[in-house]
Amino acid sequence: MWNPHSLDNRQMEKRVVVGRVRPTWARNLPEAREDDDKSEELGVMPHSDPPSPTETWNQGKQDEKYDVFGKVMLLGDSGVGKTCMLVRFRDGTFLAGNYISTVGIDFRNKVVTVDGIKVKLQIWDTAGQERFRSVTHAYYRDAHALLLLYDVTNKISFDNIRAWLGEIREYAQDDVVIMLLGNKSDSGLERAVRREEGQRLAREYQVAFMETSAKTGLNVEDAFAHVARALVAKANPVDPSRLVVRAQPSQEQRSSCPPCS
Ligand SMILES: Nc1nc2c(ncn2[C@@H]2O[C@H](COP(=O)(O)OP(=O)(O)OP(=O)(O)O)[C@@H](O)[C@H]2O)c(=O)[nH]1
Repeated sequence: MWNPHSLDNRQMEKRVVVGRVRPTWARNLPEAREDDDKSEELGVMPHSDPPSPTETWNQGKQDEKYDVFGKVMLLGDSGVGKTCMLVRFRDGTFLAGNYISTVGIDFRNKVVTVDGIKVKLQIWDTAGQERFRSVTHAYYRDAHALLLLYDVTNKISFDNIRAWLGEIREYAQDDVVIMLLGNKSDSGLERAVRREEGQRLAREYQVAFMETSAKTGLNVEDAFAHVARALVAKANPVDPSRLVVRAQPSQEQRSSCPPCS
């Protein structure tokens, strides 16, 4: 359980940032958006009533106009660009500078249409810092999809992906959709992880892979569209070949790789 009294002063400062009406990642954005669903606009730890997949999965509510619902979590080391990825996807903007580490967990909704099907993505932005790991673990269980990010300019964040996949295997559902994203692909000379290394790791774990840039927007829409498609396929498993496989590396299946960009 989240206990604000256990936070040190530095955490408390950041807690205040998150605990205001707006989440950290919305700090540079206009105050209100007409298309926001107020009841689901902000989830700050503790979120006493996270939506249950059994209540919402595959049930399009008429007033919200969607066919499939999916809870998507952004995971990865601190600073890889999870918040910026969400802001880029949700609002089409980039939060340059003023890096403030996320505290706890926030979510934001966006409905995307793939192949004529409306998919409501409830996207959870988690804190990458180690000290918040136990908080985010509690949210893995209900996630339908996980976007696992590393920073192509930060080799350590890439090396830590195996540990993240281990946590996913331990805490998430077996059939969770997983996608690996090498973010900050705009960084050019600062690059420390080659695209081929990302592809190889994704192939080993049989997960989809893309390089993205929250700064330029490269592949951001595509990554979420891929996840939405996988969720639709999961909700209507007529064609087993479209199902996304688990995070374990599989000897027999190493020859094939889901979409890599
Ligand atoms: N060049 C470049 N910088 C980026 C990109 N995405 C994020 N950044 C920068 O990286 C820093 C960290 O971004 P965040 O989105 O806050 O990282 P985070 O993963 O949410 O970090 P935590 O909240 O600590 O887990 C910020 O200074 C961003 O401006 C990108 O695609 N390209």
